[in-house]
Amino acid sequence: MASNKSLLMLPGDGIGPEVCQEVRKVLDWMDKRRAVSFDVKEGLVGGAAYDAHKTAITDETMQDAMDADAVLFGAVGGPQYDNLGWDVRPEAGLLRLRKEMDLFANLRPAVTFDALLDASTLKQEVIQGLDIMIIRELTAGVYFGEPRGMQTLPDGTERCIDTQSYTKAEIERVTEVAFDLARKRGSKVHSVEKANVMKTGVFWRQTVSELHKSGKYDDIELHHMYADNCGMQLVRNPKQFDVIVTDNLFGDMLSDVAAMLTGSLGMLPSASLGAVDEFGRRKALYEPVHGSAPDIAGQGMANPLAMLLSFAMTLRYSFDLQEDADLLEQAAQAVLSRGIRTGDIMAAGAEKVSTAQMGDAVCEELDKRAA
Ligand SMILES: NC(=O)c1ccc[n+]([C@@H]2O[C@H](COP(=O)([O-])OP(=O)(O)OC[C@H]3O[C@@H](n4cnc5c(N)ncnc54)[C@H](O)[C@@H]3O)[C@@H](O)[C@H]2O)c1
Ligand SMILES: CC(C)[C@H](C(=O)O)[C@@H](O)C(=O)O
Ligand SMILES: [Mg+2]
Repeated sequence: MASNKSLLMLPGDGIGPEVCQEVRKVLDWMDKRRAVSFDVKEGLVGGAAYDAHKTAITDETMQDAMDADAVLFGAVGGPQYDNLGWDVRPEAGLLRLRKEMDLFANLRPAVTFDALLDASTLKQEVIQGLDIMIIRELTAGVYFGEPRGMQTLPDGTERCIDTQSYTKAEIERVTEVAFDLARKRGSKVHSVEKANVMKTGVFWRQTVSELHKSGKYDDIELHHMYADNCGMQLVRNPKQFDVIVTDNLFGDMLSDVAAMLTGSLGMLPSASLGAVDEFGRRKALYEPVHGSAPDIAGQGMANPLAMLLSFAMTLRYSFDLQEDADLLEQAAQAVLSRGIRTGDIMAAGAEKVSTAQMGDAVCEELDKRAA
């Protein structure tokens, strides 16, 4: 059936293709049971693209990503690619997608499901009912700042530079996303930087404060916090947070910390969003927070829930299919409540399943809900 909803699926490397396979099952289910169909195109990215084309993403695939309503991304990378040239290593494909699609707002929700309270390394009372949203700036900062790279000083000393760089507009636009999103949640934002040691931190804090005082966000409670303290507070008392907005590098690290509040990195989805255009559309890429997990790849051990929950975010943010997104999230929760677990979230008395069995169990729960 023809559809005006286009998806580009980029499974990538390692466990990327394994977890994307489980999304295909949900796509089939939606087509059959909900009469919602997508035009799905597939492409290569990361090491898979390098093996075929000697580049981490081809210009054609890049164009497909620009044209799609949403991109579903698995994961990239692996030890066999670690010594490749900088511009062709797998991670370069992901960074190119983020930069050229201008996906500046990366939403990384960390929600602790009751069924997984025993999977976290933290005490139950610390994490029960946790629902926080980390918004990571994704297209600037030290990931993209110039100059960067090796230099040789006049006395022959070698040094290497990365540059942290932010314009005011780059800080403002991601902060606006954070304030707007907070308004639909708990109306509280923690802005995180290191204004005590970094000039960009001072600028970040000042810009966020100015925007907050502009009169548009009087209903939002704003707090400033240093990034090192934030890492500690996330483990000490994560429920003090509602929305955290932070730069590219701090957001990368803090979201991996937040993953363990939910039980596993295999549980954390994400949405990377661009600006809303004149037609109300925005470019978007959805991916689990985890990587290609070379240590478990090819063994059917990966937890596909981060990928499936990323697909739920796709339904919610790119296609306004709120009911379907709810169904998928509820199905994932129900499977966990039945004690079905992949190895990363295994607990005593639970049933250990493979990646494919977890995907099947989610589809079974979807069936029950749609009946
Ligand atoms: N978005 C991405 O594509 C992305 C993100 C992070 C890392 N990477 C790349 O992935 C490769 C491996 O990096 P890493 O080991 O630091 O991080 P990783 O996220 O791949 O793995 C970290 C640990 O978490 C486990 N894990 C991750 N996802 C899981 C899942 N779904 N189910 C069960 N266990 C899971 C892994 O087995 C591993 O022990 C590197 O090449 C890195 O650059 C890619
Ligand atoms: C693979 C890598 C480029 C990426 C990042 O550092 O942004 C990853 O760690 C992530 O969290 O998405
Ligand atoms: Mg990361």
